[in-house]
Amino acid sequence: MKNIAILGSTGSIGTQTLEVIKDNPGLLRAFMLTANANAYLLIQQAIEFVPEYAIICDESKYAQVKDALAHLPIKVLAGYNAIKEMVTHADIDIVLTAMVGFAGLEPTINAIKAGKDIALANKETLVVAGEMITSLAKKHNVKILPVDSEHSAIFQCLAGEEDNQIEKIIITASGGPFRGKSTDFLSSVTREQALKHPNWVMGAKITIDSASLMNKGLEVIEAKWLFDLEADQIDVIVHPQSIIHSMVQFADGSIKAQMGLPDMKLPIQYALTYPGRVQNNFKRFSFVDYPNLSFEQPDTDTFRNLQLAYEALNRGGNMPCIINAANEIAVAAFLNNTTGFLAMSDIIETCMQQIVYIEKPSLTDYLNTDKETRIFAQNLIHKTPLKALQS
Ligand SMILES: NC(=O)C1=CN([C@@H]2O[C@H](COP(=O)(O)OP(=O)(O)OC[C@H]3O[C@@H](n4cnc5c(N)ncnc54)[C@H](OP(=O)(O)O)[C@@H]3O)[C@@H](O)[C@H]2O)C=CC1
Ligand SMILES: CC(=O)[C@@H](O)[C@H](O)COP(=O)(O)O
Ligand SMILES: [Mn+2]
Repeated sequence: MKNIAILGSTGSIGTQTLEVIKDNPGLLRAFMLTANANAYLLIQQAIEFVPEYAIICDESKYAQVKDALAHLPIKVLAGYNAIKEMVTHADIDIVLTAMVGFAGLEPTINAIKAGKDIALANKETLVVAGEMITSLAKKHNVKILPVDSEHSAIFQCLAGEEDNQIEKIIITASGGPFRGKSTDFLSSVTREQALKHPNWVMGAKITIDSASLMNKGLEVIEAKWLFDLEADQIDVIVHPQSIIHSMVQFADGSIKAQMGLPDMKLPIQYALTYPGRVQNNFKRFSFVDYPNLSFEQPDTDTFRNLQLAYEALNRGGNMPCIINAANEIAVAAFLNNTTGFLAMSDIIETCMQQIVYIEKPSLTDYLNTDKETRIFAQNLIHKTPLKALQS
């Protein structure tokens, strides 16, 4: 039996992880559930799964959760620090990081230092501090098991290929809801349009990232650290059907692909049961239902974020941390209707130019860079009227 701590159990990945756990009662147990502010769902989940710990970040919701679970043998805690501390609990086997954004970084570092294997959905952790996380994982003999569908695909393609050289990987991108659209069209798109992903149902932040191709940029950086690659070994190809989840090309030119219907439960389950594969009743893919799998080059002139992410990867240091923080602020502003879709790339680019570059950042440097960039990006948004940002 593996004890799983789910950081962000109330989100898209978190709820699907609980479905996987429910399907594998003798194998997996929800040991710890955490939410940011959704007390109602956290309470429902805790009543159903009876974890050892239920943690709510928002301290004002503590009494509500505590009272609702008083009749059950569940320890209820509140605050971000409680999450950071409790991920080190001796009985946890795997920490599944399904929190969104930079907030995933510190709990993941603490979990690795405590020797916990990480099922990593929170790609921002590796984007911000990939070098630090991967070297810590090595030092503490911890596995980083990818949950992100593309990285799980690559990880699955690499099973049994440990002695073989990777020539390159090919990460697939759906292209998002605005694939093929012009800059002119993008200048007036709304949050509602951007939130309509063609293939996946996900949290709001990653859905906007998919629409702007920033998700692919973050995934390129995530792949660099997970698979120890150079930037020029990482290609992106648009594949609108999201059936091939990604590919690996080996030294002899042979390409392996991992395929399946777009359903995150499969990569979640693979990470939690790794190295085993466990039977399930997920819907199966049929080739005859998809006679036209297609591929095209990403349009990086229109969707500039992918190019900005490659640039950040090549510059290294705290630059990926800068683009991550700028992007988090830009996406939140777009979701609040206080900035336009195209302005998100302008905000990121300006932050890349203006925030102090640090070649070899420490954890404190990352925390400071994140804070500084957020303030700077927020000011940019306040200073610029929405109309100007949309033009
Ligand atoms: N959704 C998907 O299919 C995929 C997601 N990912 C990655 O997985 C991560 C989670 O994505 P997704 O599930 O879509 O996101 P959601 O927004 O659906 O869920 C986020 C979860 O994190 C919690 N949370 C949010 N902010 C904080 C915070 N500051 N501190 C503590 N907890 C917080 C939320 O709690 P509350 O509900 O209380 O707000 C919720 O439980 C992201 O990094 C994303 O990029 C990767 C691949 C696919
Ligand atoms: C499910 C998953 O892994 C997402 O990251 C997904 O890949 C987003 O789709 P895009 O290819 O549109 O970014
Ligand atoms: Mn992905």
